Amino acid sequence: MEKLVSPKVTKEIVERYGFKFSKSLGQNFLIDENILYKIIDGAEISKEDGVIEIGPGIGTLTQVLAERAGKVVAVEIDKNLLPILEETLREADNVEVIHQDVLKLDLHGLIRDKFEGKPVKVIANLPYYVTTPIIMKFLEERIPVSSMVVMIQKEVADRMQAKPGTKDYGALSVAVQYYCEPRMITKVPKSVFIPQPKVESTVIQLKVLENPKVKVKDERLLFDIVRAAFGKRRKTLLNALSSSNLGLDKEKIKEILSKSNIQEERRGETLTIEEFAYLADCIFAYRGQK
Ligand SMILES: C[S@@+](CC[C@H](N)C(=O)[O-])C[C@H]1O[C@@H](n2cnc3c(N)ncnc32)[C@H](O)[C@@H]1O
Repeated sequence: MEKLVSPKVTKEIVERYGFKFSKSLGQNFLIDENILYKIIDGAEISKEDGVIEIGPGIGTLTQVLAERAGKVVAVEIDKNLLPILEETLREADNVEVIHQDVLKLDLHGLIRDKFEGKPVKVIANLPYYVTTPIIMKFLEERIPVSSMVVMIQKEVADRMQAKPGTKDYGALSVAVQYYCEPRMITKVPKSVFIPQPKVESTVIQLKVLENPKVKVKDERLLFDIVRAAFGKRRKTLLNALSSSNLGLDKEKIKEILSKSNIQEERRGETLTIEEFAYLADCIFAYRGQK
């Protein structure tokens, strides 16, 4: 089978099948071989690995993943792409296409049934309208994958990697860095897609940590605090936390911040994950005493 990753071959297939790109499904197909190999090489896959690909499109990445990985399960929501995938992946007998919305899939069950204990990695040129929900589903549901190499909107990648005290640092940075170590693989211009998206992209690797970066007594409380701290970015931590729904008045927050060695006039965007975790455990301990 001819390599799909070129403007000529992609256009030929799309036209032959009368396929219409759906904006609402985030369909921007990759047509640049250089970027394709940056994604594949960045994912460091071997024949020992299983791969979950989200949104194979016409099978551009899938074709090459099939050559490198032991097994590939590709999850595609658009039924109009199924006949195309049947043709383009005809020779790849280690690929299974599942017609589903990845957000509705039982991923624990899928890994158990399809990969027989193989290490599993996620690789995708993600549909931008659901990038964060898809990534957070894998992380929050603790889906046993060792890494995710994903092409996403540049701004979202910047936020995922941002460090405290920078403008991009926010609740998403804390959530992603709680579960993973992010690494930028490459920047991607708009010109490598058909049709061209409105935004620039980045390929990022999220190496999933064996244990979350910090240990906390109550994970939900940690993220309630993070959301409260960033929900009111302009406010000091004291004001942001005492006007949130944590159920603690200003005096109590003052006392807890002082105990945590965090100055009350700091803003949420300056706190490290370790500081958020310490604060969460102080609030947890206080609630326990009540
Ligand atoms: C950016 S395109 C990438 C296509 C192909 N992998 C490529 O690189 O050319 C995103 C793909 O994800 C599919 N998709 C969109 N939402 C999805 C969802 N919720 N579950 C599974 N696939 C989805 C789209 O139909 C499309 O094929």
